[in-house]
Amino acid sequence: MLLVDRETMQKIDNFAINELKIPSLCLVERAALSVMDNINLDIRQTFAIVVSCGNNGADGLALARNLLAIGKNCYIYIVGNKNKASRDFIINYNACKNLTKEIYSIETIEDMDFLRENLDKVNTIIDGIFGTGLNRPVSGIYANIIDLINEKNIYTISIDLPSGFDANGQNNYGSYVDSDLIVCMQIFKKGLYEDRYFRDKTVVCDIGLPKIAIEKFTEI
Ligand SMILES: NC(=O)C1=CN([C@@H]2O[C@H](COP(=O)(O)OP(=O)(O)OC[C@H]3O[C@@H](n4cnc5c(N)ncnc54)[C@H](O)[C@@H]3O)[C@@H](O)[C@H]2O)[C@@H](O)CC1
Ligand SMILES: [K+]
Repeated sequence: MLLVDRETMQKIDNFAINELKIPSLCLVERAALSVMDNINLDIRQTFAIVVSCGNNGADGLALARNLLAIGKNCYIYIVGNKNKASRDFIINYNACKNLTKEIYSIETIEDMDFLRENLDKVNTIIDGIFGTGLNRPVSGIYANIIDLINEKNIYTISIDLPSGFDANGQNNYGSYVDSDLIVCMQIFKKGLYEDRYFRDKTVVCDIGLPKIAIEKFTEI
């Protein structure tokens, strides 16, 4: 089983995008659709998409856009500074704004109360807060949101990694999302595979990263 640590995954991503000129927006879209392929859309009608402003969030917004396109109810909650958002986040954010009014920034304690109340409206939570970009302990509003998601007994899918969980399985960054399903992009992240608790609820999906990019940084 091929495994990667966080740093190697980032090198593969960056090589594919910057050297092979694979459009990152295509990878984000494939990631979003791979999550969608793992949702039973007959029983799941209402979604809370919780994102921060990096590309894990871009995956989440691309998923929201695709769910809204088929008429699903999506409530989008954004934590973090949109002014520092990634390009792929902004592109998907601008599209989602034209498809729903239910987009909320979560910054204050009042916003947290609003989120606590509104999560009860959905039967599925999508965790697009952090992926391989997580590089320090979670704190403040990020930790509060992760704890809130875990308080709710709502079916939760994490994009790529449970937010707050270190891809290498080495650092304890504090709270992490205790998701029901983890849809991991392209290659099993080491930290997920090495712990049965995570491995048994992870599916790994091809998002179109070329073999030559993967082989360049791993011993296949
Ligand atoms: N272009 C790419 O590199 C692709 C990335 N993809 C998705 O994007 C993810 C990686 O995206 P990013 O590198 O933008 O990072 P993330 O979206 O994982 O994290 C967002 C940002 O949060 C900040 N951060 C890290 N730890 C934090 C903490 N404890 N508290 C507050 N902020 C913190 C970092 O500045 C990081 O850039 C992958 O896990 C995957 O889901 C995939 O769509 C494939 C393509
Ligand atoms: K995540």
